[in-house]
Amino acid sequence: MEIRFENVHKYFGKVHANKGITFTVKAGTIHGLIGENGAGKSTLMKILAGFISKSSGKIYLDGKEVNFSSPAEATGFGIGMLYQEPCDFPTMTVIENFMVGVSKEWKVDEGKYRKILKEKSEKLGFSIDPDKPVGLLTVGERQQLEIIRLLTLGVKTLILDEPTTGISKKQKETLFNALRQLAKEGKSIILISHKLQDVEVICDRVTVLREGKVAGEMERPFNREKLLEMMFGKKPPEIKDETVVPGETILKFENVYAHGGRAGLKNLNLEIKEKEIIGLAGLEGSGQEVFLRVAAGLIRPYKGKVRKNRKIFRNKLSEKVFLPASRLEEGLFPSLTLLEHYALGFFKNYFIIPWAKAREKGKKLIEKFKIKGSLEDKAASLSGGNQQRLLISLIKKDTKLLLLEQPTRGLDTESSVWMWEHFKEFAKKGSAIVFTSPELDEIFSVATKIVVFFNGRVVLSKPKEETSQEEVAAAIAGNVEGAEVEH
Ligand SMILES: Nc1ncnc2c1ncn2[C@@H]1O[C@H](COP(=O)(O)OP(=O)(O)OP(=O)(O)O)[C@@H](O)[C@H]1O
Repeated sequence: MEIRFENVHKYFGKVHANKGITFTVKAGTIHGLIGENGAGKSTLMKILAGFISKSSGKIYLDGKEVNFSSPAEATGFGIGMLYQEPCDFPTMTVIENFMVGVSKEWKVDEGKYRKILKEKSEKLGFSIDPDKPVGLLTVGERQQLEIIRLLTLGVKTLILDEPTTGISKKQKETLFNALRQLAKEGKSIILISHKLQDVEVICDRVTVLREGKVAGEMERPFNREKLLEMMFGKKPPEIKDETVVPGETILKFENVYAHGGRAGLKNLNLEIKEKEIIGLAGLEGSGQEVFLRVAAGLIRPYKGKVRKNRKIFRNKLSEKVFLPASRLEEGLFPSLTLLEHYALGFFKNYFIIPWAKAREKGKKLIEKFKIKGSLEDKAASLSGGNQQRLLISLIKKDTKLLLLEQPTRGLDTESSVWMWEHFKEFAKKGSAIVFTSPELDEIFSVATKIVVFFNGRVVLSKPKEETSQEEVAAAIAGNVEGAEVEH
């Protein structure tokens, strides 16, 4: 299916998110849509998928003009969009979710849908257990289920938003093979991504958006320098690597066991020291998420001790902060404005909120953190990257321990570099940072110490200089001594 955007504009009140976008996605190709945070990529794709309507301009499918007023209508025309966080019913099984998603009959023939699911999975090289609750699937498996659901609904154009974030290397390979196969069958794939490596590997053509406009297009073979220039206007700076000497221990885990996630936490012994930036590696659900929540005080261990350095944690209010991966659900209040976030974040202990002060503080922070949005905007209306900036701008300067879950998820290269420079300031002043990331490259570029989780346990814990990407990758896969020992 060929898709053509012609002079598409979209306004959200005063925000001009798409400014006359024109380009074509050819049938049977994988087309990359790239650009920095807030460039207008998601907006354009949400218009195509019928979630929001354009302000003006035209969209043609195989030469015919279309105008969708709902996602269901777009799906009827063969357009389906896959989200970073797929929406499904976590307690229901895979097959139940699948049937709810695709069947239109009153009386559903389960056998028929099991067969469809099995055939489509096998064809694309996916492996999903139909009887597993969806809540227990990995991000990659959920994604596979969603792709099969959309294909079963007859989708001919598949839009994927950051599909390689949070999935394993093997799942990425499986996904890319499936996408190649679908393109070969004549389906069009549109891929929103910040990862140029992925785009270079999989896309036939790329359109770069910048500040709501098409900044350029390129076919393979891609020239990375030129793509970066189109995205940012200049090459983004690289993260500088510095050696640090850790200070005092601020938090000490002694034989800690906790429930949560798939694997829980088993016999954890770890010290978090001042100035350390600890990168937690591991497949999703291997215990690192539980560890962050135990450190944040959100999950109580059922065995073992977490000792705080009382000398350091004198000021209870700003001792630690936890930034969850699901920003909008756990981190922000979607329907509150930026001003309300700043008022709550910095002035909640006042008897009456000093709104003028909150406004002044908010204005400064929006400028400092380069948030594309105003004090009156609701958090939900910000782009993913700008929601992250808002969360970061709410961290108080004297925070001693920063617990960050996938802090650069969905951020473009420039924003990631900028963000790490900002976090490193905290570490330089003596705070400790513990973060998770599905990207080994990121862990190796910023962490001072690397801790690998496998099946709820720490299987490797070393200063960065003493380990290698190969060793960490092997540990992630469980190829280390003691990885399978149960206590
Ligand atoms: N519902 C909305 N209400 C108001 N403004 C919005 C809304 N959705 C998006 N915007 C604004 O439109 C602009 C483009 O956002 P969009 O989400 O399309 O960017 P993006 O390129 O997908 O960014 P990211 O990579 O950060 O996800 C941003 O300035 C954003 O704040």
